[in-house]
Amino acid sequence: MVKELTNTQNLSLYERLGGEPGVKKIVNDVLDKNLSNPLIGHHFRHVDMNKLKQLVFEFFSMGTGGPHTYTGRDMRTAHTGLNISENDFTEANNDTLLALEENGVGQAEIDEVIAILNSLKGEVVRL
Ligand code: HEM
Repeated sequence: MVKELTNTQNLSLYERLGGEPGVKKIVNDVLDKNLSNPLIGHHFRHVDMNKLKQLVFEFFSMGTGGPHTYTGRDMRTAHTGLNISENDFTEANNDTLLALEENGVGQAEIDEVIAILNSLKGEVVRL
């Protein structure tokens, strides 16, 4: 059967977010916002942001159907001892929401990304 070029139903979330350039741009924007966010920026002050951007990109590529392998630590290990509160988590999600909107991502994809983030909350908050 011939596939319609305009049919986006079978595309992975990774592809619908714009593939490598799209996801990279979104991840970089989110982390820039996190760093300059007065409520949560302190968490990132001593972090190598270029390395973190690369790891978060790999993580998201792997989790959304992209071709990359995540080379970082598991979520629980990476966030243990960072003292991330529920409010910090909400604030980070707000930065993500804003970055997605600014990059023209559609509502369906926004909902999927936020659902993925929320599913990981227990491995990030109050550890
Ligand atoms: C579901 C939401 C989140 C995801 C998917 C996520 C993802 C990641 C990933 C992939 C890493 C790299 C792990 C590594 O260094 O091996 C990381 C590290 C880090 N995350 Fe998150 N993160 C989330 C939420 C948060 C929140 C809410 C904060 C703070 C407000 C935060 C702060 C950090 C910091 C500071 C590091 C660097 C730790 C270090 O270098 O030792 N993360 N995160």
